[in-house]
Amino acid sequence: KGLRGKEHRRAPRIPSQFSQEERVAMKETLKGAIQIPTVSFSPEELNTTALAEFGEYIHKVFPTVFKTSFIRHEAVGEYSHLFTVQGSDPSLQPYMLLAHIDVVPAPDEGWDVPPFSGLESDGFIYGRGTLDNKNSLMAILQALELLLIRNYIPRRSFFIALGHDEEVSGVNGAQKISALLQARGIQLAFIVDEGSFILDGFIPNLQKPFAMVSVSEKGAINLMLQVNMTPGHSSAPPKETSIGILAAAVSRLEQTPMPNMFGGGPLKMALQQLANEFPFPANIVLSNLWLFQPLVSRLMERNYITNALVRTTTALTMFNAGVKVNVIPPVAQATINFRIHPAQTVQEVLKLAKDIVADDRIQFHVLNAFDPLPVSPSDDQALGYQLLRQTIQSVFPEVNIVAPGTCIGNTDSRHYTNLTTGIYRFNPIYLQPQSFSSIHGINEKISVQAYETQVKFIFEFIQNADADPRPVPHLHEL
Ligand SMILES: CCCCCCCC/C=C\CCCCCCCC(=O)N[C@@H](CC(N)=O)C(=O)O
Ligand SMILES: [Zn+2]
Ligand SMILES: [Zn+2]
Repeated sequence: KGLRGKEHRRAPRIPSQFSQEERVAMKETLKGAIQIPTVSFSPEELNTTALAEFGEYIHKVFPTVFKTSFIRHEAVGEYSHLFTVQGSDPSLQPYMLLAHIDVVPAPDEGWDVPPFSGLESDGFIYGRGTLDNKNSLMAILQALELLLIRNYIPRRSFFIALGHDEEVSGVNGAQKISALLQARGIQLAFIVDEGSFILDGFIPNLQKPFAMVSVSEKGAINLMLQVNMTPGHSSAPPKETSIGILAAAVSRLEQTPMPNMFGGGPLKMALQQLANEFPFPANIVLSNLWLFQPLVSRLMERNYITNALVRTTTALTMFNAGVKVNVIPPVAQATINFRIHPAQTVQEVLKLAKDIVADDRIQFHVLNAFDPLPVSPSDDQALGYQLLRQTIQSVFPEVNIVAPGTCIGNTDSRHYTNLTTGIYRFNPIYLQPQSFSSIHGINEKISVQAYETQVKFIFEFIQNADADPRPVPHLHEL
């Protein structure tokens, strides 16, 4: 099973061992990246000063990457970066590694240390971007820098694309890089981006962590609902106001969840793969989903994270109305963020939402929307998936299961479906529910050891992508 082929490599393998000096330097370099507040507030409001500074910073801390003759660097959309690493064997199809420079805002409140301090405490580096996603960005460039210093010459060409506006759509970064590569006629073997982790403690009764490689991601709709009513004096209010009508409508949406779509796709596959990791009777239940599917789908709804995997979610995120305390407001607006389950489409969700609202006075404005992303292959012949599996196996030998999944958030990789059918979202990091809450939340942090392991992972991954295909045994066969 696995990728079959001749077992011979062209270049000697470079061990993924780093000196004490290199290890200190790599964590200090990450801290420096965290200290640059590359915050995206909205598509129109980015911290461009910080983004420009970040460009200068990576030049300074990764000098070998920038001076190597077979690496071309281009700035795209002003602040995004595209690196083309020309491999020595043009017969091998290139791949691409993605990460993003921007971060979501982080007000100081609630943090143990200021969010842009990059302070180290108890073996952890704190700060916005330590998990999302400067860790990946810095680890990719750091691993490449270290390989180049060791005179490594890649066989397979690859690209590194670093978007600057991922948190607010990716239209000026990832989308432009994608168009540029398409204009150059590039087709990629696969892409690796953020979006999933080695999950630890997300499923009750599952003691051991497992690696989830997301092979798809949910779609999304930002829907604005609006009610217009005649304004007037608040001393003689009408029976219903724009605020009352809209509040009732959004409450109906919140109280009426979209249907549970458990039953197909990556999640069912993952649970079946995980079945034997559970104690009795969960192992029997998960091995016999043909019988227990209704029970499992109900259990998945109990927790807000697993609930997000089985249905289109409805999140009320903005509500605006009113201009003065004694004026009946003419307009009320609310925005709802739907994340669409892979088994549904934008049109289906809009129809369901209209039926739930069931009020002609409410106008629907779709601000932006896209369908769920196609499911990338995860079979024995899927190069990107198998390379990830092989590298997980060698860097995290204690992890028994690598399973395909669906990313509940969105990533820059969604802009690259024109270049490849193999899009994999995976961060080589252990994630617990508490660290999941810190992403876009407070006290986001990464352990120094986890960051070093991420560098090691990419250092090995690049070399694995250059090795001749070789059989990859299934982990449970070991
Ligand atoms: C049986 C399996 C249990 C699985 C539990 C799932 C735990 C979830 C783990 C990881 C999900 C982390 C998602 C991170 C990627 C999100 C990236 C992001 O923040 N994107 C933004 C901006 C955008 N590009 O649209 C977003 O709003 O989604
Ligand atoms: Zn991210
Ligand atoms: Zn994010």
